[in-house]
Amino acid sequence: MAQGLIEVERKFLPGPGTEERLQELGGTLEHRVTFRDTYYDTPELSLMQADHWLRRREDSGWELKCPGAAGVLGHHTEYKELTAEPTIVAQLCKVLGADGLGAGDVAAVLGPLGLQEVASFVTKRSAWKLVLLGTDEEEPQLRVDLDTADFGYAVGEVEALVHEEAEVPTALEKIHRLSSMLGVPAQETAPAKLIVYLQRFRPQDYQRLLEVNSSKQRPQGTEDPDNCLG
Ligand SMILES: Cc1ncc(C[n+]2csc(CCOP(=O)(O)OP(=O)(O)OP(=O)(O)O)c2C)c(N)n1
Ligand SMILES: [Mg+2]
Repeated sequence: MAQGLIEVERKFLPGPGTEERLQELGGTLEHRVTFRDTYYDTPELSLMQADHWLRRREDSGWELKCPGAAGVLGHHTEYKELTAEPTIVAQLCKVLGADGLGAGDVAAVLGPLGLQEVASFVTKRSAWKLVLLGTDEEEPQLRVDLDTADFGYAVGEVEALVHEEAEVPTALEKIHRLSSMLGVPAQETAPAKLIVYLQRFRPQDYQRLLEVNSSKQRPQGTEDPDNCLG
C-alpha cells in the first residue's frame, strides 16, 4: 500500500444476506483470506489512549493507524495508515516522547519503547470491491470486508482509501449510500474487533480506554454522543 493513504470506513453488523446483497449490487469477491493480527502497546496503553494502533499482520508486516482530520466522527472513522517502518518508528517516538532511537526496524524499538503484545487474534475475511452504479467517476472504489474473528465476533466494514483530505467528503457520501443499500440502519455502529477483544479478555484495559475517551472533549459539530469505542 502507498504510504500515508487515508482510510475512511464505516463498520456495521453483517447479516446472513449481506454477501448475496453485495452480489446483487454488482460487487465482486476479490478473495477470502485468513490472517493473524498482533497489537502492541505500553502497559498503560499510551498508544491507544492517543488513538494510535500498532499491529503486525502475519505475512504483511507492521502498520500504525493514526487519526486523520476526523479520527472517529459520528458513524465513520478516518485514519492514516503508515506502513514504512522508519515512518512508524518516528511517529511512535513522537507519540511516546522518546528521542534518539534512530529510524530502524519496528521490532528493534519495541523493547526500548516499552511496547508489548496486548492482543492477538485470527480473522477470516471475505474482501469485496464495488463501484457504485450511477457514479461517473470510478474513484474512489469501495471495498467491503466481512470479517469473523476467532473469538466469535463478526463485523463488516465499508471502506474507501483516498490520497488527501479533500477527497474524504465524496468517499463518505459513497460509503453512506452503499451502507444504506446494504440495509445497514442509519444509526448503527459496530465496534472494532480489537475493542471487542479487549472488552472480553482484558476488561481492565477496556475500562481504562473507555474512561480516557469519555473524558475527551468531542469536536464541535459532531452529533454522536456515544463513546467512540462503540
Ligand atoms: C467506532 C470506532 N472505530 C474505530 C476506532 C479506532 N480503532 C479501534 S481499534 C483500531 C485498530 C483496528 O482497526 P480496524 O479497522 O478495526 O482493523 P481491521 O479491520 O482488522 O484492519 P484493516 O484491514 O481494515 O486495516 C482502531 C483504528 C474507534 N476508536 N472507534
Ligand atoms: Mg478496518
